[in-house]
Amino acid sequence: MNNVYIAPSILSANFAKLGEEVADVERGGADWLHVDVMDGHFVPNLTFGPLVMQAIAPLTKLPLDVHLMIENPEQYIPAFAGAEAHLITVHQEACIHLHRVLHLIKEHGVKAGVAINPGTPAAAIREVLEDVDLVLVMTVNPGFGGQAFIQSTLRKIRELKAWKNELGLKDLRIEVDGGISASTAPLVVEAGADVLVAGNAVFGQADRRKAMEDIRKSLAGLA
Ligand SMILES: O=C(CO)[C@H](O)[C@H](O)COP(=O)(O)O
Ligand SMILES: [Fe+2]
Repeated sequence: MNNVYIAPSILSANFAKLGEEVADVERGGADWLHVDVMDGHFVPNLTFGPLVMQAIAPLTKLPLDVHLMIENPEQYIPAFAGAEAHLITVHQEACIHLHRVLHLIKEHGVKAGVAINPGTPAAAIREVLEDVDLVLVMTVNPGFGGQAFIQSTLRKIRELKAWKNELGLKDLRIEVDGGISASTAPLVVEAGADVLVAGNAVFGQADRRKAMEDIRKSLAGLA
């Protein structure tokens, strides 16, 4: 399975040495770097904003995959675009005017993604599939790293994969986030995911290269 990207989430990194942590996963074979932005309103946790991203961006060549778990995300899109985001993902649940917000991201020259929580049906993003570069299926309830994978989300990944094929959206990426490890990666990839966010399963291990290799090995044999 060569076409599957691994995006380590810095939520599980050691924030006191963030530069070294980013360099470690880059050397270890990461494809993207996943940046979890939380506001204490949309989710019950707080992380960091565009200033921290601005500090990370010059230290890495990895594309920055920004996951906004915030209310009113449209207010912050210019700041994250200016902080070298490669892709900005907003939550369907946080956007009244979802279509407008997705196009605002693209107007800033950044790829656009849309995320759904475990309790949100895939149908909630059906009408914007042709407007986005990526859909993000949350496989845990957002807010924290290290939670257990929710099995019922597999159904939604299959549904989105079927719509992707039906609409001929060959470049649309299907990302999963939460509880992804060498045990759950084959399940989500078999269902149709092709970007795997992994926080605890990568940064929680002493040898990050091995952790990512273990995830890739778990996919051997899948078409
Ligand atoms: O968006 C997130 C949480 O809201 C994180 O990206 C996610 O939890 C990754 O952590 P882990 O792989 O440890 O579950
Ligand atoms: Fe995330």
